[in-house]
Amino acid sequence: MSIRIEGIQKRFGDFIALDNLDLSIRSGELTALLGPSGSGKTTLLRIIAGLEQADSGRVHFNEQDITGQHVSERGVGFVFQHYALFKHMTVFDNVAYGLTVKPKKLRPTKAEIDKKVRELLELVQLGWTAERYPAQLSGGQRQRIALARALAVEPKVLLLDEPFGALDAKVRAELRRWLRRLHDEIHITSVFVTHDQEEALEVADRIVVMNKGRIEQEGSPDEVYDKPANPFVYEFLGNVNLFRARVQQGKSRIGTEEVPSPEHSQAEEQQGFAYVRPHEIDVFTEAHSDRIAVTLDLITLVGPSARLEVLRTDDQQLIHIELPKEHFKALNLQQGDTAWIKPRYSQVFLGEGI
Ligand SMILES: Nc1ncnc2c1ncn2[C@@H]1O[C@H](COP(=O)(O)OP(=O)(O)OP(=O)(O)O)[C@@H](O)[C@H]1O
Repeated sequence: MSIRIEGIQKRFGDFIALDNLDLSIRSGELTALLGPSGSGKTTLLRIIAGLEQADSGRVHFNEQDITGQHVSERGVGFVFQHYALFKHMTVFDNVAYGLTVKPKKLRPTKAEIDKKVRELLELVQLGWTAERYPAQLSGGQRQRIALARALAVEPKVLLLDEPFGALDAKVRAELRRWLRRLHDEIHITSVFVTHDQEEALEVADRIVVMNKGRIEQEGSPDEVYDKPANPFVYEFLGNVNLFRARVQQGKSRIGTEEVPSPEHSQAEEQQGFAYVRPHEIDVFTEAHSDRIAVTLDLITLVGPSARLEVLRTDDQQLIHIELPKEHFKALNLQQGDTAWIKPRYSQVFLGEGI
């Protein structure tokens, strides 16, 4: 089931929660709506679901206009952050619920319901919990049961609002890998709200980066991470260093180094900022005309990486660097030493940065 959002506008009083938004979601994809708190992710999800009405604009499922359709007619399944299961019902009855309340004509037989629920519990790898009550499950297990319950009625679209938001970091990481594998098995069109960039990068086929009710960029995880459309996306998706740059006819000067910036071939002596990720900086023990001198302020070894905080000797700007621990050890540098750095890759945006 493909989804197409066209010119969606939503206000709450004077506040514009969604600002003339267009978005296409392909059938069978897992799409993450990613953005800071208040960017409009949940509002958009609720409008797709039919739980909220837009002030203007249309929603299409498979190119059919369903804007006026009630939530119950849209065939969507939900999983929310706190989607409380029915406490007094067993896991089995919770998953079966949506099927047992169907109108008599559409309701499967008891044997069919039994088979379906057992299959779903196997799918979420919790067959052994069928006779338990929700209180006897962990938070992560409860969310997997909530997902099985959402899938029981065979929705055409699955909507997940921060489904793992209330869980601790380790369980969260396990569940998102599990969700990815599950999606690879069932290929249901899914839209997933998160403010966690790592979660979006790891789980989604496509990421929609939202800010202030608008879409800043939409693309595959690689596209939004490696080719951010603007400074907002750059900063939101991972750590970044900013270097002042002078941009002139397709070339940017960062310190004494000159890098090609073909996207700014028209620029005439303009101020810009080069955005450089911590792992895109090389460290040297010798000076060179195109290297920037720094002092090593802090060295932290984390698993296979060395994380450095260095201060530029000219203006004391703090720069974060990450490199493989073995490379760093080979340099034989200590805290307080002087070193020289050079960005390996940068993306230059004109203006004052953000
Ligand atoms: N029913 C409502 N009445 C008034 N304002 C609302 C209502 N629902 C949402 N808003 C406002 O609209 C904005 C967008 O909210 P929304 O929940 O869509 O953001 P979000 O990106 O999902 O944020 P979060 O990650 O914090 O949930 C917020 O500023 C919120 O306060």
